[in-house]
Amino acid sequence: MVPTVCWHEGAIRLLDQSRLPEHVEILECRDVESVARAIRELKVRGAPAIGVTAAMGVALGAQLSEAENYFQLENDLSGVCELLAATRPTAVNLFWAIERMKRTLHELRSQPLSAIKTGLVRESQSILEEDIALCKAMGRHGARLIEDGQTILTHCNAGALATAGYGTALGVVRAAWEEGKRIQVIADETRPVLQGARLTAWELMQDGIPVTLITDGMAGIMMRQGKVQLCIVGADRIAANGDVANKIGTYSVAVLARAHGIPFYVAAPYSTIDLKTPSGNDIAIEQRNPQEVTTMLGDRIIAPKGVSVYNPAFDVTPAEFIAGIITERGVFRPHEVLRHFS
Ligand SMILES: CSC[C@H]1O[C@H](OP(=O)(O)O)[C@H](O)[C@@H]1O
Repeated sequence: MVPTVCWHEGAIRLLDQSRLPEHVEILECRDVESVARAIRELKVRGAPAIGVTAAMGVALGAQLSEAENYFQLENDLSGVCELLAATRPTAVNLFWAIERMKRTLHELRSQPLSAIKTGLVRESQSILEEDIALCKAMGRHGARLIEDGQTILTHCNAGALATAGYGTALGVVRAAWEEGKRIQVIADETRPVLQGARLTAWELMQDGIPVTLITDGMAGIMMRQGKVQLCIVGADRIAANGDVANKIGTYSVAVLARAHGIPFYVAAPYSTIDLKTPSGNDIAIEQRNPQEVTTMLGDRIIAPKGVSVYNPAFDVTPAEFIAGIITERGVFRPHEVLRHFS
């Protein structure tokens, strides 16, 4: 599979997810403004993938800096970090990655500028490689929850496209599949940006994993008809009390799962756990352009005037609706997160 994001000869290469599944196109970013725009416009999306991309954005900013000393470079990168941090507010991985790059810059402060620049590229690559390893560890732990022959419902895309590779929720699916379990996936299309229809279905088909696409409104009847044995989704930010922010519609899936006695799991690495945010009530929810709702593939689908539109990109699922959080360290009850990740 084409990498979600990679560093290539002094530039950042992104698989342009806004063009999938019809077009597999690589977007090459040679300046930080184009990196920020790619994140804002969901050409790269998914909490861990955003974090890796932002880390590479900081490294790119350093490469392009004409600073003549550390303090000038630090000042240049302060502006770069602000630009990247302003792209999307909800996925904590973005801010986690930026802070990690700032720490690396500080740790290298006594080195020559060339060594600092090289060190920042290396750290961004380490974040990418670590993310893949985290996803595979999550996969191993989560696969134990899945029995042969089961069907898993997922929402949005928490796959290789949302990470540096392998995926969080879809990483668990992949691991179960690789263990020989004959599983199937039901993918919610995930209005309005259709990450499920455009990305999850495409990703799973690449791996030959059986996938059935449904509209978001069909999740309930699939559960009522006994066609779903468990739900696994990703996360953009997990608060200290175990509340989870994830793609809009996730809360509805969690409530439906509870109503039908179906276990609802969240898969996420430590970089998505935000112990500084006490609860889901404290998570900033990104409000996106209403045109995502009022148009479909560029064509307007509602009356031209007078209709109000609400387009939050995420919602919060309270910890009480979550059977377990699948992490690289194991599967924990949501309220245990604080103890295991302090
Ligand atoms: C592996 S976390 C992916 C997470 O991010 C998605 O949101 P977006 O596509 O807007 O970046 C969605 O919430 C996924 O669960």
